[in-house]
Amino acid sequence: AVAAAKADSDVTLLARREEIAAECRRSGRNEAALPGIPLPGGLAYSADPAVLIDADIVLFAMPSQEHRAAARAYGASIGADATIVTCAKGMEQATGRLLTDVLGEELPGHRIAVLSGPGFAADIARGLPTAMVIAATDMALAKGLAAALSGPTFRLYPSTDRIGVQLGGALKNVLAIACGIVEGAGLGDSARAALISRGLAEMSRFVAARGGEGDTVRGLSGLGDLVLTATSHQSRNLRFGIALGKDGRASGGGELVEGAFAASVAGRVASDLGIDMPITEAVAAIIDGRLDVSAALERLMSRPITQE
Ligand SMILES: NC(=O)C1=CN([C@@H]2O[C@H](COP(=O)(O)OP(=O)(O)OC[C@H]3O[C@@H](n4cnc5c(N)ncnc54)[C@H](OP(=O)(O)O)[C@@H]3O)[C@@H](O)[C@H]2O)C=CC1
Ligand SMILES: O=C(CO)COP(=O)(O)O
Repeated sequence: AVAAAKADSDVTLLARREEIAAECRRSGRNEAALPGIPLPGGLAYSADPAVLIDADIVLFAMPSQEHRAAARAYGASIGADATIVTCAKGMEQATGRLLTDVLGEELPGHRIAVLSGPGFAADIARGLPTAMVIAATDMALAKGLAAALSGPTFRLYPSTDRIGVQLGGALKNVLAIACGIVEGAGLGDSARAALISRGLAEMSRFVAARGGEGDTVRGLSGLGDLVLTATSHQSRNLRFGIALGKDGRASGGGELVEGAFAASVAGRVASDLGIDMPITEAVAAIIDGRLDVSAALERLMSRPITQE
């Protein structure tokens, strides 16, 4: 919302609780979500879904597992011509479905796009330079959304690979947990580099098997976001992995850890599709308590040597 407001769009931030909308309106800040960051003057705030009726673009910026419920709750208020954009990074855990498919099922007739790539909310809201991707099946739509939402410090690259872009966002979280485990367990920077590059190979196989373009993972929404999340302590997924690597217990401290959901879904779907995803499977097994870190490491290191 901050980026779009700076792009000169007419933007309303819809909270689900009136006290949040009221705090933003009164103080120009949302201390719980973005402490110390002033929000742009042009932003409007509401907790009334009726405001959705006038929106040309509706951005879904909530956890992946909430998308279906939110689409059901807000669907009737959204205007018939609105384009829906998911900003979340994950898959639906119960079904393994992509979020664009979940939204397509719940909001039939709407055009559905995805915004993903390397960008922490706080960096974007502070106006630090950020580049991300906006993907729609129709390039003209992706370009239109990029033009509407890009601003002086927020740059969107249009793409037509909705599958590759959203799977990059979902799977990089799993790999960030893996890099956190490596950091927490003191396994070294070389191991992190190996995980990033072998993880990218896993991502590419999964994207291609789900009908996306394997090359998309080399861009902002794959490698770009993976490098960011696997190396920055701002990342909740990385911090979750570090705690797991240190004391072997899964605890997100109440924070959203999308990769914990994605690991189990991706592991399950990969096995259904017959794809080899050893790192993702190891992360899922460590989170579930089926494997400890040293056993996972031994399993990964003793795999048959194959060509890169
Ligand atoms: N934070 C970041 O830096 C980035 C996050 N993302 C992605 O964005 C998604 C959301 O993450 P983030 O905002 O950080 O998560 P948070 O947990 O910080 O915030 C979740 C927000 O979603 C709202 N919400 C939860 N459930 C519903 C629902 N059913 N209907 C309406 N609103 C709901 C919450 O409202 P309430 O306050 O009322 O509980 C809250 O405002 C994730 O998929 C994440 O991977 C992507 C890029 C960067
Ligand atoms: O996706 C993100 C940055 O691009 C945010 O990562 P975390 O959810 O790990 O904090």
